[in-house]
Amino acid sequence: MTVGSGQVYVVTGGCGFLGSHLVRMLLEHEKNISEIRVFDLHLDESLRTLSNDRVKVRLISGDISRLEDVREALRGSHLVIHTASLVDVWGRVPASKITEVNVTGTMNVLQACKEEEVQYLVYTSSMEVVGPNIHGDHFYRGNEDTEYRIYHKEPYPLSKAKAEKLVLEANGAKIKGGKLLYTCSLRPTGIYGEGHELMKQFHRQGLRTGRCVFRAIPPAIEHGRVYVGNVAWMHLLAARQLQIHPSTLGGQVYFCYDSSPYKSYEDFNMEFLSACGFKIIGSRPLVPYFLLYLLALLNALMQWLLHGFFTYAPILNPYTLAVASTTFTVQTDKAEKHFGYQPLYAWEEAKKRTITWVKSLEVSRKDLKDVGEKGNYCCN
Ligand SMILES: NC(=O)C1=CN([C@@H]2O[C@H](COP(=O)(O)OP(=O)(O)OC[C@H]3O[C@@H](n4cnc5c(N)ncnc54)[C@H](O)[C@@H]3O)[C@@H](O)[C@H]2O)C=CC1
Ligand SMILES: C[C@@H](CO)CCC[C@@H](C)[C@H]1CC[C@H]2[C@@H]3[C@H](O)CC4=CC(=O)CC[C@]4(C)[C@H]3CC[C@]12C
Repeated sequence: MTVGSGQVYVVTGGCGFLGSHLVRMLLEHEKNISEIRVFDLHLDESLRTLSNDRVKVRLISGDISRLEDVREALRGSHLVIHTASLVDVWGRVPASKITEVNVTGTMNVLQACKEEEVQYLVYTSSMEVVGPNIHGDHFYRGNEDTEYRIYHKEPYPLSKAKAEKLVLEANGAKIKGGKLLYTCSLRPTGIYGEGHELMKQFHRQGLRTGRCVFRAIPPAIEHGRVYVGNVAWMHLLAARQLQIHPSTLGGQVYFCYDSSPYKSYEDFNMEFLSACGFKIIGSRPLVPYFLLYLLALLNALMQWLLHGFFTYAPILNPYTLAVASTTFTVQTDKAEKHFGYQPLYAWEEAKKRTITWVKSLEVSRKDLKDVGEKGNYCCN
């Protein structure tokens, strides 16, 4: 295999949901690279096979919270896309662990950039660094400059906000050798697409309830969603343009957006699940909000009581209920103005791809059924 003399990109968290899409996106659309280093705690060996005669995909097993691991991975590279994170709003991992990975991990990436002379860093942040806040203030078609009462209490959004602040403050810092570091931050709303773990859970849950989804959130509450392929595309463009126009992109934040429709979280999921015969029951929530809130509180209490025995972490808790029940949608063209971003995938294409993937979940479950699992599967 002959590998050219292009740039070396490091993708932290490159085996995750977004990270693996990003690696494929870079391979297909970024002509200027000769090596992609996929740095992750848990390696997905299938990515190795993506190497071709132009680009080598190198899998590096490491822990972002260990500076030495990060330094080694960054040595001799040109640019880092830092997506590695613990994504947990359910209390599956202790808050201290979330901080260690998301905040200390990001400090390590910045420190390693400085010591290993890596000039460019694109950070994957989240809409959660802004909101929704626990006061239930709606963020309706907001942009990067919209004023909003930002209030963080939960470990995940708190950690993403701290990490983003560090990343932005590091823009313009001197690195070893005297050059400057340039950083920018991308804030996806709720990402969806092939490989979305939460969608798998909703699909499994729907099978258990006879393909019925019981409406819990008022349909008027809009939740911003963005297709994983477009988030990956935006990272690629930001990485490319950060090197060409560092003074424009450096120190900036950009919401990730595309043409996915504004809908409630549940109605949006139904765009895919209905292709597998799922039905949403009720045009309004079947359970009054206060009952749902009590249930969420009960789940939180159970989690606390069972702590030490096992991890009880259901999807519904007071925080996820608050996020799902508060409108958060973005409308902006900052990324287009600053680095020419336009979605690579139109909504129809994103939907088609996601439906194909959701249907493939049915096939794999049907295989399970054929070898003895109980269930009732059909798909149109
Ligand atoms: N999933 C979503 O809806 C959204 C995600 N984001 C952000 O996008 C990024 C990617 O998220 P997803 O792909 O959904 O998550 P994911 O969990 O699929 O991917 C994260 C990756 O980071 C790796 N990782 C975790 N701890 C690590 C450690 N100590 N050292 C090295 N690698 C480690 C994991 O193994 C995983 O492969 C994250 O930064 C997340 O905060 C932002 C907005 C929405
Ligand atoms: C009340 C339930 C009835 O069906 C529905 C609960 C859905 C929630 C689990 C999700 C609603 C909104 C999601 C979050 C949102 O998309 C923003 C996020 C950004 C991130 O960076 C990480 C993931 C998440 C926090 C996402 C998590 C799941 C929801 C809370």
